[in-house]
Amino acid sequence: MLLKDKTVIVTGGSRGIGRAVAVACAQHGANVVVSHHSHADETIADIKALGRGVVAVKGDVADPHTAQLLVQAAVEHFGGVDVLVSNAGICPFHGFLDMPLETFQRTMEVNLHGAFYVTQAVANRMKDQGRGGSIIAISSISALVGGEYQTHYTPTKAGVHSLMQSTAIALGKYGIRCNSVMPGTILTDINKDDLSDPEKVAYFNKRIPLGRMGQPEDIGGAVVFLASDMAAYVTGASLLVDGGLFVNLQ
Ligand SMILES: NC(=O)C1=CN([C@@H]2O[C@H](COP(=O)(O)OP(=O)(O)OC[C@H]3O[C@@H](n4cnc5c(N)ncnc54)[C@H](O)[C@@H]3O)[C@@H](O)[C@H]2O)C=CC1
Ligand SMILES: C[C@H](O)[C@@H]1OC(=O)[C@H](O)[C@@H]1O
Repeated sequence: MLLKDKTVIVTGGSRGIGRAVAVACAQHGANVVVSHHSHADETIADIKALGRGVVAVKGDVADPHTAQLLVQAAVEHFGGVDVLVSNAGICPFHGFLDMPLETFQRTMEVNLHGAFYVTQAVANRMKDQGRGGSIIAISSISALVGGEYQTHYTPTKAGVHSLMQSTAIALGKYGIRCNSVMPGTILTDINKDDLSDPEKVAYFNKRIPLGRMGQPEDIGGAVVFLASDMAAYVTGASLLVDGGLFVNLQ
């Protein structure tokens, strides 16, 4: 049990990577607070089945108040917070030259501004608690490379990675570690439409040395490691979890 009796906040925990990360933390003994945009019934059931505590908070991470609600729920139900996984994010694929302003702005507000708000709120609580903590941003391989239809998205993934680098410096004095996880292409709702193209699926499967695209569960272990005391001297770092996709030029 790497996270016994720790309290973990996971934003965007209703499905996909966030749900898998929340369950992985619970499997390692944590109680979990998940934010969701509509419902988190499956995640709640998964974690209750493990005998751990779970609370779901509805809210838009682009609204700074949501971060306060998440901290408040962690304090009220579990006495505080030990780990934050800033996971919530969107990727509405769109061309660059005709990108609607609202598409650009919303992607920035959810993915980058939302990560900032929740990181700041949780870090302040961790500082007041005086027992350190671990903050993990779900960045992406897309922090390191581009995408023709992701000109609004990839800067947000690079941004959350950079946010972890700077907060690692700002928060080290309080024993708070900040790191990013960089998933490759993981099969979730975020890319369900995009990956309905057989040619794109064939491209990824050929380019990925491990021969398959990722599953949400493939991300849980990396997050649990960075959340746990096994990573006690790891801060300002990033961990690619991509099946070898990034390094495979030829
Ligand atoms: N699926 C992939 O291939 C990759 C995903 N990522 C990142 O992983 C994170 C999770 O994405 P997936 O699980 O793949 O997508 P998903 O679409 O399955 O899940 C996204 C989650 O975020 C929540 N969410 C969306 N907008 C929100 C908002 N405004 N406020 C609160 N919650 C909100 C959704 O309700 C959902 O729970 C994102 O940050 C994404 O950028 C990074 C690399 C690869
Ligand atoms: C949405 C994309 O398919 C997914 O998200 C990312 O961050 C990478 O670009 C993945 O391909």
